[in-house]
Amino acid sequence: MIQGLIGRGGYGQIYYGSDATFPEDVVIKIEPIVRNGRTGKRMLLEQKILYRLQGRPHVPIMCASGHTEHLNFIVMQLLGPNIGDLKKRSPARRLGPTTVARIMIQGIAALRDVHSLGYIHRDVKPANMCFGITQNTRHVLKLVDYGMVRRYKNPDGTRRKARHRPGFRGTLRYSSARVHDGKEQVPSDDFVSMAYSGAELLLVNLPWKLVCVEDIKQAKLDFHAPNSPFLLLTGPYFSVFCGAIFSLRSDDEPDHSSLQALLSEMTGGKSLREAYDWEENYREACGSEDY
Ligand SMILES: Nc1ncnc2c1ncn2[C@@H]1O[C@H](COP(=O)(O)OP(=O)(O)OP(=O)(O)O)[C@@H](O)[C@H]1O
Repeated sequence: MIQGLIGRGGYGQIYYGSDATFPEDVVIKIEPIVRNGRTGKRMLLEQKILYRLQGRPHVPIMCASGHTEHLNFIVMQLLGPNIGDLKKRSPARRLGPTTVARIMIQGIAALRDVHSLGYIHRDVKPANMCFGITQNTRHVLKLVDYGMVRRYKNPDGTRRKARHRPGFRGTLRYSSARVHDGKEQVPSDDFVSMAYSGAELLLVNLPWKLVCVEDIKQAKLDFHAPNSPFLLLTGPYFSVFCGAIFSLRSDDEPDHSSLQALLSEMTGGKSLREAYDWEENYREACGSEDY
């Protein structure tokens, strides 16, 4: 039963409601089969990938998927507001370092869920990360929106051959410099988008927020420099974490655990299951300057 609209994405709509066969509230994501005279393939891809990823802790549970005469649809568990919205609700317009560290640690685990199956996400950003809403899931980060995923490995585990001119996929603000250069995306590009997402949560805005499109790539490269003032503002632990990500090469298979370990001090000893900033009136985001 559909109860209301959550939002309209670029490709379709998301409603919330209930499903007689699933114990939690659900969302129904729909996409017209034919849009502007073209057959939409995004949701078919998302259905397929979500099906394959079921059972992974950082992937939303999908209860049903299919199509009607005019629509493709996915029914999945209802999650909380996305991290971008939780940041906007903060009076300081940012999140505190122990919260960001724990979001990143879980975000890297979510990337491991996707990468270990041979896929890359290609649209990692705060708006595509949500916590659950039940007692068991409210401190578990879920990565959403699998409509831009691509297989980067062959079934035998070798890398797929890079295409000469792949079309742009993703969200420019969070795309790596390689993606600006029109290169085929690889796992390290998902990590760069994750690092930019974390920096935005800490800094209020990314340094290239108001920069014209032609200059964004250079602003990103400036941010990568070890002595970049913006990078240093993210604090000693996060800047080391970013440094490790920015030095990844395109043929690297990044080690998710060692990247997570770089953030363990930044959690301030808080476990992943302890309260996050929005559960404590954004006390940390508003109070602390140094991390
Ligand atoms: N399972 C869910 N529960 C609650 N909210 C969700 C869920 N899935 C997605 N959302 C919300 O809906 C928004 C859009 O979702 P999603 O990115 O999957 O749709 P989309 O049509 O691909 O959007 P876009 O084109 O903007 O990327 C997310 O930012 C998130 O806030």
